[in-house]
Amino acid sequence: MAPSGSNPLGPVFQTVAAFSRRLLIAPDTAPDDHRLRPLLSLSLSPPAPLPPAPPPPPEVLKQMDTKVAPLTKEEVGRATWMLLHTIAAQFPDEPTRQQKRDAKELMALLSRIYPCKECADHFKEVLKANPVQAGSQAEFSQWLCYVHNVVNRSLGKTIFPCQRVNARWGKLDCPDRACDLEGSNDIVPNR
Ligand SMILES: Cc1cc2nc3c(=O)[nH]c(=O)nc-3n(C[C@H](O)[C@H](O)[C@H](O)COP(=O)(O)OP(=O)(O)OC[C@H]3O[C@@H](n4cnc5c(N)ncnc54)[C@H](O)[C@@H]3O)c2cc1C
Repeated sequence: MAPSGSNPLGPVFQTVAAFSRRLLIAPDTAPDDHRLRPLLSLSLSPPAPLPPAPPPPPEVLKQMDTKVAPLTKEEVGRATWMLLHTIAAQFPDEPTRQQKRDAKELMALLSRIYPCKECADHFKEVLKANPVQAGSQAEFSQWLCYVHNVVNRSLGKTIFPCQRVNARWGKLDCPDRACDLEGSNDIVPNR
């Protein structure tokens, strides 16, 4: 217990003052005091360089080796068909008017900005001869299969059997149908 009349925090202050002195930070020390310079230079010097990073593991190196760009016409085509057939597989059984419009708009946009002019021009002709049918999931995926076959035929590729389109491009593997579009497969009045 501190004697009465003296500051009860006195011992604490004394300990802090002693500690400060040991660190050469006396209360009356000017900022440019020579005793502080080693400490200041310590805090202002640039950080030590990091040690070199270890080499990436072989599986990452293999991925880095694979070509990512520029893509070929074939690669873009495969990726685009994959997206389109997946959109069709996930298309609602009972699409809203907006969803039907979106499907048509998507195809029209593709025929204008597809990143291969010759393909886009050809697809425009394909769409003119085969207007988008998107009244239901089944109708849209069958229509897409048909127009994909039109493109296949023009390129001398094998014709895909459209009765197998659901087996090839099924709905996404999402637990609890979490990937379904909002209100997608409920019977809802057209908006
Ligand atoms: C809109 C569009 C227009 C194109 N136009 C041209 C063009 O004018 N000239 C050109 O050189 N390339 C064009 N391409 C690219 C071309 O269609 C192919 O994508 C590319 O040649 C690669 O072919 P692929 O043999 O790997 O299979 P892709 O035709 O890309 O098909 C990918 C996969 O889809 C499946 N599949 C094939 N046919 C069907 C079908 N009918 N229904 C459902 N699934 C099917 C198969 O499993 C196949 O492996 C176009 C692509 C798109 C998206």
